[in-house]
Amino acid sequence: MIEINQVTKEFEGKTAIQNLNLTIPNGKIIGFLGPNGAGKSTTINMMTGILPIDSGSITLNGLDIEKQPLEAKKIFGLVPDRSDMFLRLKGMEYLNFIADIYEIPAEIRKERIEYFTKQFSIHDALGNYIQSYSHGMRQKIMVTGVLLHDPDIWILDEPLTGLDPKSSHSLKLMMREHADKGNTVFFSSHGLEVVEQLCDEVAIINKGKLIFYGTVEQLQQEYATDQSLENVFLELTNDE
Ligand SMILES: Nc1ncnc2c1ncn2[C@@H]1O[C@H](COP(=O)(O)OP(=O)(O)OP(=O)(O)O)[C@@H](O)[C@H]1O
Repeated sequence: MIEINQVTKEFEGKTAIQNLNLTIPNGKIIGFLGPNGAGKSTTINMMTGILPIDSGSITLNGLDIEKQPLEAKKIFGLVPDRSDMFLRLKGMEYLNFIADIYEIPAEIRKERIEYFTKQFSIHDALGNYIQSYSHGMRQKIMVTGVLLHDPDIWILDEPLTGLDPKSSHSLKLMMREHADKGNTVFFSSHGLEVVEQLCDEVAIINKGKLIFYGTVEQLQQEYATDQSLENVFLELTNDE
């Protein structure tokens, strides 16, 4: 479970996140939606300790990300929105590096690396430099690295962008399985169809404020419409 309590963030005097309160429960896939610049990445960066919080607090399974950063960082995996890191490492070197950080025993790491990289069809490329990978392959090796230590909480910033249909399908199945085991899966997306198809609940943010949290059905009921999520979203975030 992730609890965001009264969180505010400013950049150079401009409010990016305003009094955000959101509880992300266990056992569900939660989609995080909002137009460009709404504050999704800023929220995710504060949740994961990348950005300091100006006021308020965020806890992950009860651990405060600012007061207990080391303990909190052990229990989540973050797939960032950029996948161009560690380019000078070979795929296998990168995965071993991550496995070393999380002290994953040899047998388990071998099994997990094989499982994920075969699911994502990148097993044969592990001996090559990440620099030589396509965008989708980089995204897949990042996801593999993040899931390697089997974190309870998955936080994914636009995880499906650039994945081919088979890999996207595999990742969606993994997300569902992880949530069904009682864990937390939180992901940001611009893909409304994916959100509609995959998420149990959605949180919508606009200009740094939470404007909706609930199921897609509740959203449609609240706005008295049988319209697609796309139309409701456009209506909700229309600033005119
Ligand atoms: N490091 C920073 N310095 C100054 N302003 C920033 C910084 N990071 C984010 N912002 C501002 O905060 C607001 C929220 O940005 P954020 O990147 O969180 O949006 P987002 O919802 O993730 O957008 P997108 O969908 O385009 O990725 C924007 O107005 C952005 O310009």
